[in-house]
Amino acid sequence: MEHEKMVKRNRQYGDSMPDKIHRYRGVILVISVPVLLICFVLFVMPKTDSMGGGSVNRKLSPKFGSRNYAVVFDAGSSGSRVHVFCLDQHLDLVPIGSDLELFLQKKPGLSAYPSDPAAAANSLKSLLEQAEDVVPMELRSNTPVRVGATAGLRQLGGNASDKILQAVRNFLKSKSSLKSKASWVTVLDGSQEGAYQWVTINYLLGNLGRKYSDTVGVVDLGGGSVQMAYAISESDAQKAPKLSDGEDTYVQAMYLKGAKYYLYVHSYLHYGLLAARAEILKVTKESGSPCILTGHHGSYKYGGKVYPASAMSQGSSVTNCRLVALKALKVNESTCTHMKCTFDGVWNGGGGDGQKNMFVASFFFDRAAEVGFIDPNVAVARVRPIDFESAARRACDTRLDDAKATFPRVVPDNLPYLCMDLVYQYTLLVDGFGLDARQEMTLVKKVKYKNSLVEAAWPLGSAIEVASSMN
Ligand SMILES: O=c1[nH]cnc2c1ncn2[C@@H]1O[C@H](COP(=O)(O)OP(=O)(O)O)[C@@H](O)[C@H]1O
Ligand SMILES: [Ca+2]
Repeated sequence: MEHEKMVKRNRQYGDSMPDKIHRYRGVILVISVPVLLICFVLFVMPKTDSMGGGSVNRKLSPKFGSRNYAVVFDAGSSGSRVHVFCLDQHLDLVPIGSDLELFLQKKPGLSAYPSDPAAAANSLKSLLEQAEDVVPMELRSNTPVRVGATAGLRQLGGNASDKILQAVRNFLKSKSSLKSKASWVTVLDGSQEGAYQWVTINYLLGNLGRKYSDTVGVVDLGGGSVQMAYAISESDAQKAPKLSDGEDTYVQAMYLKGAKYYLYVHSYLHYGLLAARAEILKVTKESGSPCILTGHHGSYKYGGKVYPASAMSQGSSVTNCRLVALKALKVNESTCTHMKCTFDGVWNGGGGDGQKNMFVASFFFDRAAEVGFIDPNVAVARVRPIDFESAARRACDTRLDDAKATFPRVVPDNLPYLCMDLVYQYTLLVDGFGLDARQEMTLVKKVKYKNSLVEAAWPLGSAIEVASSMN
């Protein structure tokens, strides 16, 4: 017995290594699994990070709620503006402070410095500084700053325009903490400008992703040019006239929020409100204009040229001013080689459901608010083209001396042209774009989005298009 015990004890304490491993294989397994797992975590994860940490984080970041800021300068013909937006990965606007965008403006625009490119660029300084201030410091070097110049630089053209753009590029490179690229400072072509305006408004209304007949059309009356854009069916898009070299194409295909749209867009250079004054004054030359308020004798400066701008002895008249505006628009004079034209020989896009609701912006809103047929404090107002005609009648029947008291919101420099501006606006809508004089439309300054008001202007559409093409 004693011997047997001894043998057992010996076996217990005196086994060989393979025997021990065999006997404790369960314990070894239980301990080694977590140890191996810890080693894997410590060893493999840091390796992935150090090999491509930056790009991995960037690729993953949208899933964790990434936010991208975008700074867009609208270098308009009558002023420069800056918009700062912050978009999340779903292309939703994220608040910046208490608003959904930072929007600032100043006058004059870049084209007011045709022979001093450096001064033109420097005129953006205060806007740039305030835009940078709202972008978090750590995101600035990755936040793109874009500059889109519109009709002012388009009209200036060639060398002068190129020099201003180059000065703006140098200015951003040396003065900005944001990410800039030469190709991001451009003169927008009119079709882009019109398409972006359409994207802005339909985005803010929540229409993107829906069928084209649920979208609204837009008209944007700037100082130098006017754009119209609306969505058309694929079959109408195929009927678009083929253009000769150098002309902007009428139809653009755009993919937005999972939907494909065919946008009819046209921009009319020289037919913005301030440019059109020059076109209207050119019709009557020295003989006096039926569009100038009775009692005014002066001249009108636009685009570096001076035009005689005096009332006729019999004073201003809606009827006679309309005839001159029709001539300036070349409604019936130019040959229409397409199925149906708006004015100046331009195809009208064929109309259709994308044009049933029109959102009409910029100077249409401003003049309506100034003469008082819409409340200047609202963001949108429903009106009809004939409202512009009625306002024109009142303005054309007012002598310059009485105009200040009758239209207290109109700035003095614009008073002599009030009859002309309102007649032009009515004529453009009805005879130019072919809208029914009694058709309701929406004048728009801002659109409500998530309980905030956002500017109804092309820069947001351009930021959305850039962001959606990166997704
Ligand atoms: O961001 C904006 N929100 C609302 N209106 C704007 C905005 N930017 C420009 N506008 C309007 O556009 C008109 C000026 O046109 P602009 O100077 O842009 O000429 P352009 O488009 O022909 O270059 C003004 O009536 C101004 O109130
Ligand atoms: Ca504009």
